Amino acid sequence: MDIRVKICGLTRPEDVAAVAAAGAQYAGFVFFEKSPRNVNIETARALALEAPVGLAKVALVVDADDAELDAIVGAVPLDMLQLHGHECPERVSEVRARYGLPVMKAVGVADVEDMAQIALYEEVADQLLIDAKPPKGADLPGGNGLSFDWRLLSGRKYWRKPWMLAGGLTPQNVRQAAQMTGARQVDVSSGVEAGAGVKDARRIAEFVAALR
Ligand SMILES: O=C(O)c1ccccc1NCC(=O)[C@H](O)[C@H](O)COP(=O)(O)O
Repeated sequence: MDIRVKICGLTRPEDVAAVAAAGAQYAGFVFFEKSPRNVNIETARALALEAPVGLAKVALVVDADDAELDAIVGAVPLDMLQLHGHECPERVSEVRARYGLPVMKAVGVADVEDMAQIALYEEVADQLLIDAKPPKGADLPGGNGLSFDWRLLSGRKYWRKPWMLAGGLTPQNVRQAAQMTGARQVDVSSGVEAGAGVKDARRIAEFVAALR
């Protein structure tokens, strides 16, 4: 299996080292105050500068305005922006044009009705992140360690744009998830943590190894 991996919610230099050593392709930094994985701009910049060439650095924001994005993009060397809020398709286009960075739009899926959103965002985003929809009233729009019914994606091996599967993935289930959905890219946060917001190097290595 040749599947690209994003490890999201890195907060420490040793996390970046573990992600690189495991052979993952993307490192995600969360800018969302309520998250246990939240990093400020200085920390994100320092972490991004630690990343070796070839490890793509992704900034995750939630309904960020231009001022917030200007500050992040101006300080942190990045390869991609991940929009994980209620950004409409027009906003996705605006962000792409303003920063000249590839944009990945997260789409939450719980049932078949949610699939229509994917077609909408495929028109404007460079990549899609197909994630579990957060439970009603959840503090976090992502990173909840919940999966959705992967059968919703089976038979849909390809959209026109590259996409990642996310939501409740672990070293134990990621291989099956990729097989069932046809995902060529996967994203994980909680499933490689030792506790809330604390990444575990062994689990990161196991997660990536499960796909090789
Ligand atoms: O991870 C967070 O804390 C977070 C906070 C706010 C918005 C999005 C967030 N995470 C998004 C991700 O890309 C996660 O990796 C994705 O939802 C999968 O998370 P998990 O189910 O915990 O593996």
